[in-house]
Amino acid sequence: MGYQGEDIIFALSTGVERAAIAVMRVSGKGSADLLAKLCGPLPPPRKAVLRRVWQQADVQDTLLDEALVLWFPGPKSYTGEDGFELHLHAGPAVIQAVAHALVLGGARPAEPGEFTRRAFTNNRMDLVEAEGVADLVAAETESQRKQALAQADGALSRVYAGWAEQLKKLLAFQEALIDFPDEDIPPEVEAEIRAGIAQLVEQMQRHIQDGKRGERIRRGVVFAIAGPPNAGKSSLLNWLAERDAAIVSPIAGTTRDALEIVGSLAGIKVTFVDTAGLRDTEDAIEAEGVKRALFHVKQADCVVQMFAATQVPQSVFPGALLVGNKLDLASLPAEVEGVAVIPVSLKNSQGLDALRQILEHKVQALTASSTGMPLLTRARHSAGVQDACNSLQRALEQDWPEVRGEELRLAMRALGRLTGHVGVEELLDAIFGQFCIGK
Ligand SMILES: Nc1nc2c(ncn2[C@@H]2O[C@H](COP(=O)(O)OP(=O)(O)OP(=O)(O)O)[C@@H](O)[C@H]2O)c(=O)[nH]1
Ligand SMILES: [K+]
Ligand SMILES: [Mg+2]
Repeated sequence: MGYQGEDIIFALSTGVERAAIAVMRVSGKGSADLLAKLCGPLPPPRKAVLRRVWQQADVQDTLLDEALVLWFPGPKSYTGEDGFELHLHAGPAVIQAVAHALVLGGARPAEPGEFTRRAFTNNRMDLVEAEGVADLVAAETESQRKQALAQADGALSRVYAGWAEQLKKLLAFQEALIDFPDEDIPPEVEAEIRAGIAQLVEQMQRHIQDGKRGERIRRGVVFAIAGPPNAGKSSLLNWLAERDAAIVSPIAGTTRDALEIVGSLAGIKVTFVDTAGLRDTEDAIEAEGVKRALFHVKQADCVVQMFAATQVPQSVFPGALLVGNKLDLASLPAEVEGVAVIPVSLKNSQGLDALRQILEHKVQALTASSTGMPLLTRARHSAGVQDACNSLQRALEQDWPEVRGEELRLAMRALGRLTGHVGVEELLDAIFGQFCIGK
C-alpha cells in the first residue's frame, strides 16, 4: 500500500452484517466539495443534520437516501483531514449507490487501516496509540478492551515519551562534555549521566520482563492440558467448553490432533489445548500426536498436568497446575514433588468449582502488571525497548564521551521507531495492513 494522502478515501465503518444503519466514512482533501455535491450546503461542523443524499445535489438528480450527515473539518478530525460521515439506511443497494456516487465524485475505497494511517501521518496519534486502536476494534474480552483503550489513549506512549525526554536531557549533558571538554563542567555531571542511564536501563528491563503479561491479555492466556492417556484430559476440555468438543472414550490414545477451545476466565481471553496422551508408542500417528503434545506443553503459558488417581505421576512439568482426576475411583495424594494436587472427578463433577477458581487466579497472576506501569502488548514493543536498553547498557560500559553519546543517540532512535517518530516507513504497511477497512 503506497501512502497517498491526497486522495479522498471512503469506507463503510460499520460491519457488513444486516443492520439498520451503515456509517460511510469519508476523508481527504476535497471532502468539502464532495459533501456539497451529494448533500448541498455544508452543515455546521461536528453537528448531526438530516439531509437528502443525491447523486448530484445541485440539480437534485437521483435521490439516493435520507441520512444523518456529519461534517468534520480538519485538523480536529480523526484523520486530521477534512472528512464527513453519512449515516445511511443499511440496505446493500443504498450502500452500493452511495459508494458509486462517491467514486463519481472522485473518491476511492480506503485500504485497510488507511484512516488511522492518515491520523498517524497527520500527528493525530503515534504508532503505539494506533496499535491500541487496532486492538480496541478487535477486543473480545473486558481486559482486552481496558488495555487497548488505555494504549489508544496514550498510556503506553507516555511511558516511552517520558523515557525519550529523560534520554534527551542525558544526551544534552553528554554533548556538553564532548563539546566543552576544557570548560568548568562540574565533575558530578559525569556521574549524574551514568546514574541517569542506569536508572533508564533498570526501568526498561522491568518493562520488558513485565511485557509478556500485556501480550497475554492481547493474545489470550494459553493452557496446554497434558498427561498420560485416559487421565481425563478431553473430559476436562469438554467441561471447560461446556460442550462435547473432544472425543472421550475408555480407549487409551483417543486424542491425536491437538484441539483448541477459546473462552474467557475472569474477563481474560483464554485458550485451552487438549493434547494426545503422553506415552511411548509404536503407532506412528499416535507418536506424531505425542510430539505435538510436547510442542504445546513448551509453547503454553501454563500446563494443566492431568493424571488419574489410579496412576500417580513421578514428575511434574515446571510451573504446571497438577490436576488429579477420578477421585471417585481411588484416593489422591495431597502433593507430588512438592506441588499441590487439585483433586477432581469429572465423572461426578467433584472439585470443579475449586478448579475453576484456581484457573481464574492463575490467569490473573499471568496477566497482572507487577510494576503498575502500562503493559507492553506486542513483540514489536519489547524488541524496540530491548534495542534501546542494549544501547544504554553499552553506553554505561563506555568511557569515551563520543562513543557514549553515539550509543545514547542510538537508544533515542530505537524509542523513536517505537512510537513512529523516526525511520519507520518500512514498518507502516505491516502495521496498518492488520487493521480492518474503515478504521
Ligand atoms: N471413573 C471416572 N472416569 C472418568 C473420569 N473422568 C473421565 N473418565 C473416563 O476416563 C476415560 C478417558 O477419558 P478421556 O477424557 O478420553 O481421557 P484422555 O486423557 O483425553 O485420554 P486420551 O485422549 O486417550 O489421552 C473415559 O472413559 C472417561 O469417561 C472420572 O472422573 N472418573
Ligand atoms: K481416552
Ligand atoms: Mg483425549
